[in-house]
Amino acid sequence: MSLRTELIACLLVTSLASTAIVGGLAYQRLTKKFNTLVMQESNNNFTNDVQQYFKVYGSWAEGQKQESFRAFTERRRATMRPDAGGVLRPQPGVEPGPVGPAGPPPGGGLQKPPPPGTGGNLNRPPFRFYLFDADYRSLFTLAPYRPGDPIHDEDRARMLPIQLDGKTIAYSSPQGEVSYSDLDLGYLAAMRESLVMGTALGLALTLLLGVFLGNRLSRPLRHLTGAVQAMGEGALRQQVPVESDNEVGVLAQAFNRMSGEIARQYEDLQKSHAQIEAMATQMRELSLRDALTGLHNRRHFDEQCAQLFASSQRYQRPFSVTLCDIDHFKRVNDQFSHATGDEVLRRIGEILKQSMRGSDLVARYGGEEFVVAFPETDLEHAKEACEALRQRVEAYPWHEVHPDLRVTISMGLCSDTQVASFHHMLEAADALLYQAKHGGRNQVCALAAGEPA
Ligand SMILES: Nc1nc2c(ncn2[C@@H]2O[C@H](COP(=O)(O)OP(=O)(O)OP(=O)(O)O)[C@@H](O)[C@H]2O)c(=O)[nH]1
Repeated sequence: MSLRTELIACLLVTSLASTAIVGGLAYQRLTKKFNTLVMQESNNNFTNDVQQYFKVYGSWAEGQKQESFRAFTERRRATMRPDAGGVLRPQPGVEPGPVGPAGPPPGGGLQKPPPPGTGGNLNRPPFRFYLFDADYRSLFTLAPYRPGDPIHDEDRARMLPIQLDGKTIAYSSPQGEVSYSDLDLGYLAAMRESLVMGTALGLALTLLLGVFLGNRLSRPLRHLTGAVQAMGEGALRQQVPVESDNEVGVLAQAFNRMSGEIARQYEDLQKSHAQIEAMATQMRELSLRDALTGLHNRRHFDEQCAQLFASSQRYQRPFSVTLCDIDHFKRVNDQFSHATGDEVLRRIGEILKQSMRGSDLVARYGGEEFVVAFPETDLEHAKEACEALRQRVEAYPWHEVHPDLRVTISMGLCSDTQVASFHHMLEAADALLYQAKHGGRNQVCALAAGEPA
């Protein structure tokens, strides 16, 4: 169930429960109050009737001789008029006087409704009253009493005195449940309808409030949920709208800050990662290079040359390897300085880079020794390349380094791939290099496939 539905359901239940409790209590209390007012009014009317009866006839016994109490009350009511509230009130100066003799009232203390058309609260069904004289003897026939019966002790306490000119002339007490007139029933029905309408209106308002609050609460939460899911899928920089400054708004603001911070830290991390990658690549590259000349080193050459050799063997392609050594390099160091020797090594490296093709593999193999592997190159073409290199070194303007400096190189070249590994080719090239040195240096000695080394 969605949060919004839960909220609406909770509000509706709360509203219904509170309306039922408040409305029920109000209806109960209003009905009780209404009953009390009806009772009081009936009692007042009855008391007035008794007082008037005593006033006109002097005593109950005298009255009974002239006119029944019931006949008297009917006559009296006929002279009354409804006030602004519809209640019958005696008219000043028109209270009824005595009439001829009549028997006792047949219905005991039965208070009959006023004549039709008088309206007001007196127009209700009969309501019975006990009536006792000043000595607590019953004046009516009303169960369990008959006229003249003494009052029971348990009834005495609830009797209300009726006084005339400061003297208690009788005691009375209402009996039975209140029965409502049409007017009363109309009032109560209007009250019930008002309560039902109030409840319905309250529920409708609650429903509207629930939808409004539900939307207000669930919309930012939906935004937050979507943003968190998007973050989980990798889109770390998320911003949700801040629609209020309440707790949800504060949460949205905090989320935006947190998302921005996480995204920033992640970007920094990525930058660092890229930097580390670049440094690692650089270090890997450096580990494969000779620091002095910038050429590849022996380790790299051996790895790459093994692949080139295997490939040439597999596809029966020509492949050559040459070892190249600076002539009398010890003398260069000794005669001109070690720094001059280093400079010579650097410049030989430059000459090698410029002279060889991009596909050739060039490396510094040891102290003053260099090596070149020529893929797809037979002895003839490799020898041409070596010879060109030798001449270039010889012709190089070494006087720029030192006026007396002369540098030459000797080379041993092997193109025999019918051996077990490239190491054997290098050994053969080394042997040829040895030959070149002993043959007077500054020369290329080569060995073709099949020739004895
Ligand atoms: N300046 C310098 N000298 C180096 C370096 N590596 C090796 N050498 C020197 O190169 C010299 C090689 O000398 P030898 O092996 O005797 O050979 P050579 O003097 O070149 O004589 P041949 O090879 O017979 O022509 C040694 O004196 C080494 O100290 C280096 O990186 N820098």
